[in-house]
Amino acid sequence: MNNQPYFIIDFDSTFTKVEGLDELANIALAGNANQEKIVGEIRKLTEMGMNGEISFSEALSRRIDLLKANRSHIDKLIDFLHTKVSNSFQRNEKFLREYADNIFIVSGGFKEFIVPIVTAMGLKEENVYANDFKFDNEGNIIGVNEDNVLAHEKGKVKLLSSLKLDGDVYAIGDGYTDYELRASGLANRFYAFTENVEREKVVAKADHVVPSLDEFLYLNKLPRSQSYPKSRIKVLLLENVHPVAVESFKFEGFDVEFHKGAMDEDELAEKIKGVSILGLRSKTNVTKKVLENADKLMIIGAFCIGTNQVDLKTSTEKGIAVFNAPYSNTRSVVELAVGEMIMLIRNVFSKSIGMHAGKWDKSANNSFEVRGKKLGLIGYGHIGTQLSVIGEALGMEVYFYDIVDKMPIGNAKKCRSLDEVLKVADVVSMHIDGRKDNTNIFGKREFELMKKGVIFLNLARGHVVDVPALVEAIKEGKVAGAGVDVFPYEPKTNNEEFINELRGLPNVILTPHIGGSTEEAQEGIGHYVPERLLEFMNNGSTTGSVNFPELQLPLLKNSHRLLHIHKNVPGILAKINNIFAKHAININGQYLKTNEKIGYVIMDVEKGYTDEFIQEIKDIEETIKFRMLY
Ligand SMILES: NC(=O)C1=CN([C@@H]2O[C@H](COP(=O)(O)OP(=O)(O)OC[C@H]3O[C@@H](n4cnc5c(N)ncnc54)[C@H](O)[C@@H]3O)[C@@H](O)[C@H]2O)C=CC1
Ligand SMILES: O=C(O)CCC(=O)C(=O)O
Repeated sequence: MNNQPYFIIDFDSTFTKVEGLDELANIALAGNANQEKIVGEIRKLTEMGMNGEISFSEALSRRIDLLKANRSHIDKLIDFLHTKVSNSFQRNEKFLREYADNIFIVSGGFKEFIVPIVTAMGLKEENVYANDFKFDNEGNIIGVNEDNVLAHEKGKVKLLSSLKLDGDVYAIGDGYTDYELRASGLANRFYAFTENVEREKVVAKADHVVPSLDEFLYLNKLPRSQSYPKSRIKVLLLENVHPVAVESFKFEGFDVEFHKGAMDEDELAEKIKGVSILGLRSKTNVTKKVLENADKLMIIGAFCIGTNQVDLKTSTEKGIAVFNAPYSNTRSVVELAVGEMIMLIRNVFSKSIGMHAGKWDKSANNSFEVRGKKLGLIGYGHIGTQLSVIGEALGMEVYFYDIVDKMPIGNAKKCRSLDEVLKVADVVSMHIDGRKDNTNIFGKREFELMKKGVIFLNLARGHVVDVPALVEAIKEGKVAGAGVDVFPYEPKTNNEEFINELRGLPNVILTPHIGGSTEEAQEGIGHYVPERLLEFMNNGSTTGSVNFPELQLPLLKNSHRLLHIHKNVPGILAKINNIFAKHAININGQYLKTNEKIGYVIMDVEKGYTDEFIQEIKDIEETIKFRMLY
């Protein structure tokens, strides 16, 4: 390719995520009692060679001696390596194919497994420079072809020198031997590739550190799959969201920071600077103060149902889209409520505590079945309705109250007021959302209205119940048993003590806000939320957003997509269209949706627009946020 630089790309841990020889050892030694030990030694030698701590040739020959592999193992390795091509190389296969003439794989690895992998991605076999194995008659690997310059000290430098490339040469790799190409003067620049491994010694020598191939292509203005490299976009994930979520963001190449615990306001207000995507669960409050510092924030993903922990008003005003997972953990909450209801009405929990203290109390006193009892549901949404169905299946009579007129499921009876439910129910279960208006809606008066000996469950939100009033009702015997999963104040991490007046009361099941914490629910949420966030990032779609107008957009094809978020006042679309007309820009597609606060307009256009045009769109007074995708 004329006037384009040459790209010298390393294979192991750069083109692929793994070191080929290490993996070959793993395959060859499968079932060997010393597998772990030998593979460990091989990995150590690989690392020492990569860091320049021992010579490359020494590292290579010592590893081959340990290997004990044959041709059939290489075939298995090839199958495995096809699945281990680095994510950003997979994303940019088009670039690899288009620039194949200028791309050389120069590796201390082995052609036998490198050629099938890189040619499958469009590279040329004749541009692969790597070692070759020596085999015996049975196909066992017995050594390295010593005639190959790459089997020796400074092999890559000697090889590159022999290629006599005329023009700029950029070396990309994760190892010290890749840097040596630059040190020798044969390469103009060395890019330390850190998507898979980051070696301090190598990074220190680099002209640029590239966390992905996208970053390399962006720096060099080359065609790429990501208009703006995702490695430059920071994702902050809090509260131990499921590993599949972390993986989804990493797979796309984002710069991901993960924390097990929640953060308090001051900590988050600092940490949020520079973050574009924030993921959290129920314990991190995204307050106005946090949002004021959120200079780059585009999306908040609540990996749960409730979004009361997020200041939605300010988020919307700042053009930050908020998403949640409205369904994935509902069944888990329902199952916990059912279990608790049975344990409490039967007095099992207290009996179990007694047994642990050596007390044998075989009696039926104050132990009841749920069958035939009246289940009162406050809030008849996703959770309330599921519990209604299961309650009926257990033989309970279901009564519910919801502020919205809801259709009863099965034989459930709709009540016209909260009081109506409270007066009849043997079990009262709260499933309302945590909006501000619901603060302390359950207090002294509500407990007084209930039947004596009622079972009370709160798996909704801590602040909806006045805890001292509940404590009093339990002590007075009005409430015979309670299951509480949520509290007005909840510890931020597992290391913080739980302090609450409900501690120590009889027949009270306390759980640490785990209604939605099952493997199934968390994995479901871990898939669901990143999918919504990535749809918004990559395509602009807002399906499932709790504060943005919902737009499901077609995939972007052969166009550039401009996304404009503005205050919802009359005349903005006209202003935008006037700018298009002034610059004579053809619109391939335009989508607009508004809510009471903001308007969200998307325009797909041809590539031929000027910076001036973009600036004019951004300069529209009511613009809140502007973004481009291509
Ligand atoms: N403990 C845990 O781990 C979990 C707790 N939750 C909590 O459960 C809540 C309910 O979840 P879903 O059923 O999925 O939500 P949902 O939004 O489907 O249902 C909530 C229902 O409550 C009703 N409602 C709100 N305020 C009310 C009031 N004052 N009186 C009567 N009805 C009222 C709403 O109209 C709605 O129908 C969530 O908002 C969340 O706070 C959800 C999942 C897990
Ligand atoms: O899993 C969590 O941290 C919170 C669950 C919850 O309360 C919700 O989904 O609203």
